[in-house]
Amino acid sequence: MATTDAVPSRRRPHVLVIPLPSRGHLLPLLDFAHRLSTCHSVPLTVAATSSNLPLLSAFLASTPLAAALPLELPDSSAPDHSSHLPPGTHHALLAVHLPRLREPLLSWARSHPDPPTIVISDFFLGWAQHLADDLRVPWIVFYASGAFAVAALDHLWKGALPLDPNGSVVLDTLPGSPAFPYEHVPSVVKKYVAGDPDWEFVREGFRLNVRAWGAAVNTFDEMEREFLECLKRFFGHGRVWAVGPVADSGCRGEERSLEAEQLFSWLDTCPPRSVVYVCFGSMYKPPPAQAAALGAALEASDARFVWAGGADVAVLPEGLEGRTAKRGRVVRGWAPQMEILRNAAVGAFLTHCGWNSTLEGVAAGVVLLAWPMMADQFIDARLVVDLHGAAVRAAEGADAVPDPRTPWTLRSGRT
Ligand SMILES: O=c1ccn([C@@H]2O[C@H](COP(=O)(O)OP(=O)(O)O[C@H]3O[C@H](CO)[C@@H](O)[C@H](O)[C@H]3O)[C@@H](O)[C@H]2O)c(=O)[nH]1
Repeated sequence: MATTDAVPSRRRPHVLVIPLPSRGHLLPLLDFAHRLSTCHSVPLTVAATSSNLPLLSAFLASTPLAAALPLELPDSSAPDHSSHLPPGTHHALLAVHLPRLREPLLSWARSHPDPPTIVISDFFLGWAQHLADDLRVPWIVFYASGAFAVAALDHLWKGALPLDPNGSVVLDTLPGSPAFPYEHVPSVVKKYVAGDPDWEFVREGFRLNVRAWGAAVNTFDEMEREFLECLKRFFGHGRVWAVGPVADSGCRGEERSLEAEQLFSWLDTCPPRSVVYVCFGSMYKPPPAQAAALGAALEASDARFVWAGGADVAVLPEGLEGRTAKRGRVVRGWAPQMEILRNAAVGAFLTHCGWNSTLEGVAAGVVLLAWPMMADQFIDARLVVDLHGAAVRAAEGADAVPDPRTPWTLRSGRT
């Protein structure tokens, strides 16, 4: 039975959640699962390999009806977290190894007294359709990216690939027929290699997504109404739900470390809206020249700032903290981003426009200073800068090294 034909069953509800083990994908899916479980009293089970179990602890502690299902990949050398991927590898390729969890998942489901009645998976895991078919239950694909980006990806995967690196693309099946230079096309499409088994698997996964019974998109109508309608047209059914922003669900357990306590004490001394928060998401590591330019720009400005290194603190410029101690703070490691954004002292957010950060910044009501780097980020920036006027462009491109003397206004020469 194809998943699109499966209908929700009358058995006791039980949701099987399958995340992509990359924070920008895993966190919003857990936020969504937490809401489902706490608002609708739905029991759920989250599949996770052992190296990802620690990422579930706050979620499990705050979600009474949730359980983790620990699994192991048969090949222990296969990467099962984005930090295990060789440098430069697109995190979509994490998905390549995860279908090996299908058999263990089936065995678990078949021996469970209340087997899953629905499967919800990340949108890089199109193979979940085969699992849902085996279990004869519906499959809902969860999109951690916005509807504009999802529609763009659908358009691009359906078209002729690879794209011409010297050309541009016109997304003429989307509202307004937006055009993007090649450099701004999502990297998952640009990195695709025709005939390469791993990349064909990724492309096939996106094709399977279209056949899911339902689609839950981390967005909201006022932000992306026309693109949500476009997705309904693309998918051929109306089961496309705007379920966001999901990030304030309260299951991330952003416990305050001593460092965080000191940060918030300092923020409390700052005038309202006077601080710029800088963070480029969970994965992007600014190369040294870029980090140095940004550090110099922050030093040269009069702005108060908080710079969170996210995944990699090593890139932050040497000595910056000491030289800007009166008006700047550097966060080593993982920052409590949502709490920082919601602090009254924060007025602007220099962001790479990862979709979670974009939504979190919009929800907090701060001005977004957009510096898209890769992936769907140029599309997200187009949405918030040009379609909503909720952001200004600060810089563009992972290879941009703006002149620190004229911060926030430069673009890379490649656009
Ligand atoms: O120190 C940090 C750094 C990040 N975050 C959180 O981590 C998430 C980061 O997500 P996002 O802003 O989307 O950035 P990425 O981690 O880069 O996300 C990847 O996945 C997203 C969803 O598909 C895409 O939109 C991005 O382009 C892609 O890079 C957000 O919820 C942040 O609040 C923290 O809490 N503390």
